[in-house]
Amino acid sequence: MSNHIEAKKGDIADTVLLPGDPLRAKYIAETFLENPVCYNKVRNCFGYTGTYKGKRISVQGTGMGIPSISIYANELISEYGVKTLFRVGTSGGMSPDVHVRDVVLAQSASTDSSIIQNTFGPGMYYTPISDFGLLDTAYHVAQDLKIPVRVGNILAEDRFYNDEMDRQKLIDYGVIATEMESTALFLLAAKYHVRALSVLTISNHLITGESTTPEEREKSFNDMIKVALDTAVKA
Ligand SMILES: O=P(O)(O)O[C@H]1O[C@H](CO)[C@@H](O)[C@H]1O
Ligand SMILES: O=c1cc[nH]c(=O)[nH]1
Repeated sequence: MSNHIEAKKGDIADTVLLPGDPLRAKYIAETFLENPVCYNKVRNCFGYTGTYKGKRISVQGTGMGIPSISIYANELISEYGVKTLFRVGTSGGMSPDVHVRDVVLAQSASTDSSIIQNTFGPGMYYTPISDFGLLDTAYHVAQDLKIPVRVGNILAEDRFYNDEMDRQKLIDYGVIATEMESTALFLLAAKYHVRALSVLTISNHLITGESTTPEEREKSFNDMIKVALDTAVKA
């Protein structure tokens, strides 16, 4: 048991999918995993372990934002020995080239969060990046599944509602989409020498106003889940 996860050692697989929404964790486990067993209900942040194509895989809700995912990533890696972490999250489109339901593989995660300066001190703008092996495998898995994907720099921002950000400048510099966790996931993966990738689905578009419903965000973004699971099996 850790501070926020009531699982026993060994209950959690060494590969974990991490949706922000705990109900998406339940949906993934019940829809895609064989023999899923719930190992965590603390704070209703559900965690399950089962098998997918014969591989033992867990899925753990992380809650929203960098502080929350940092708690789960730290405990999963340090206390449960997790080695490979896939965030499977929703994301707001920024580039005009992405649209609702598109799948994005995050190559890197820019941020306005203080987590970088809190880690490295003032003046150091460290760039958290995903694991190249996972990224490469996921890209080819998606091609095999005929699921179009965009690969690029995303933003992990501290605020969902943020009028002050100069989004156009970020778009001009190639940022594709925004969410709220990947910077911390990639930073912690680097710190602990484990592998991480974020596989995202565009749930809404910040420029065009396209959107989806909360139920669609919980239960219908299957392409990113298949890409993450098949990558987990191969990587
Ligand atoms: O759908 P999830 O995985 O929660 O991810 C996105 O959705 C939440 C905001 O609605 C934030 O957590 C953001 O990163
Ligand atoms: O953080 C997020 C996630 C989905 N959509 C957004 O606009 N922002």
